Amino acid sequence: MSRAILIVLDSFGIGQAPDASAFGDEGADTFGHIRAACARGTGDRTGLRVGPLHLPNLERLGLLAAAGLPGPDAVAGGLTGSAAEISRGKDTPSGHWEIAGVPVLFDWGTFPRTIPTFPEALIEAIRDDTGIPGILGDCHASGTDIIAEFGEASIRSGRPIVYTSSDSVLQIAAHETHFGLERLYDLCRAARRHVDALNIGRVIARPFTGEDATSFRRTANRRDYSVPPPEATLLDRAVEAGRRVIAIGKIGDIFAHRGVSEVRKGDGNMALFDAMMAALPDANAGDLVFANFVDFDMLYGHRRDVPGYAAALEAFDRRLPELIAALRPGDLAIVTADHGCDPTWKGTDHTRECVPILAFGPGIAARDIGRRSTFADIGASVAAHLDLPPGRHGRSFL
Ligand SMILES: O=P(O)(O)O[C@H]1O[C@H](CO)[C@@H](O)[C@H]1O
Ligand SMILES: [Mn+2]
Ligand SMILES: [Mn+2]
Repeated sequence: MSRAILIVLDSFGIGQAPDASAFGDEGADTFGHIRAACARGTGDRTGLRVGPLHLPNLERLGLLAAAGLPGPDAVAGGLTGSAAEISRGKDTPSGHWEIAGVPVLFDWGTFPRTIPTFPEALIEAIRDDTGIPGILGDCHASGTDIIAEFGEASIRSGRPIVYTSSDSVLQIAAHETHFGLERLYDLCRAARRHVDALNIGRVIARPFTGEDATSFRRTANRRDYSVPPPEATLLDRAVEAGRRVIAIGKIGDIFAHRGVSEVRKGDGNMALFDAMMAALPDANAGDLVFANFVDFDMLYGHRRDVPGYAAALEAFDRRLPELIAALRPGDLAIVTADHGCDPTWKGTDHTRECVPILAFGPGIAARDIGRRSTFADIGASVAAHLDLPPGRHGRSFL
C-alpha cells in the first residue's frame, strides 16, 4: 500500500492519439516536436537554454520508450508505457477525470466562433446578477493577447474581459486591484450558475496586474470553477475510505473540490514542486498526493513557445531526483499528462495526443506496460496500489 504520488505534467503529450484526425491534430507530438526542434537548434533562447533537449532523469524512467523513440532501455526501473484518451474532449477536466477513473463520454458545451460568441441572454443574466456595466472581448482569444488588447479599456470602463477558446470554458479577465480580486471571483461564481445549463465545463477567473499593455501580467490567483465530475472519482473513493488526498496546484479546482482533503498552491512549476515535496512527509500510508504542473500548458504550450516548454521540462527533470530520494518503500509515483499542447502546432489550442505513463518507486521493477486504451488505467492502478475499491473504468497495470 504505502502512498501514491500522481503527477500530471499539464499538456505533455507524446504523439498523436489514434483519433487525432477527428480533432485536426494528425501528426501533433508535443514531446517529439520539442525534442526535434531542440536537436535542430531551434529550441535555443539566449539566457534561457541551448542545444538538444536534456531530460536525463525522465529518460532514465523510460520516457523515450514510452514515446516510442529509440533510446537506452529504462535503467532506473519502473513501469513504462503510454495511454490514449477515450473522453470526447481534449481538455483539462476530461483528461484529469479520466486519469481518476471517470472518462467524459458526453459532449461539453462550447461557444461558437462568432463575434459576439456568448448568447446575449447569458451576458444579460450575468449583468443583472452582478451589476457589471457590460463586457469586453466576447470572442475566442488567447488570454494574454486579449488582456494586451482590452486591459486598458477594462480598467477605464470597469468592464471585465470575457472570452473563450475551443475548450468548454468561459474565462473572465479583470484587474486584481482596479476591478478587485474578490469581485472577480464573485462574478465568476455568478457566471458559473448561468453556464450550468449550457454544459460548460469551467468558468475561469484570470486576474492580472500592471497598468498598460506592456506591463500587464496574469497572476497566480487564477481560479477555476468546474462542474463536479459526473460520478465518483479515485479521489472520492480515497476520501470515503478515510484517506487523505493532498491536491497540489489546480487539482482541487479541476475536481470541483470533491474528494480533496487539502489544497496546496504554488506560483509556477518550481513552487509547485516545492509544495509537492513539502506534502510528502505529511502523507501517510494509503494517502494520495495529486499534483498538476500547469506552466507547461499555460505558459508554453498555448503560447507556442518551444524554448520555454523545453526549459520548463529541463527544470522539472532537474528536480526529479529530489522526488525519487523522498520516496519510501512501498510508494508509487506516476508521471503522466492530461492531453497535448504541441508548441509547434497551428493555433493555440490543445492537441489530441497519447500521454506518457512513467510509474516508479522503490521496489517497482522495470516493465513495459504498452499502450493503454484509456487514461483510466492510471486511476485503476493507483486504486489497486492504495487498496481502494475499483471504479467502473480502467484496468490496473500493476
Ligand atoms: O489563452 P488562455 O487564457 O491561457 O486559455 C487557455 O487556458 C484555458 C484553460 O486551461 C484553455 O481553454 C486555453 O484556452
Ligand atoms: Mn491541461
Ligand atoms: Mn490548456
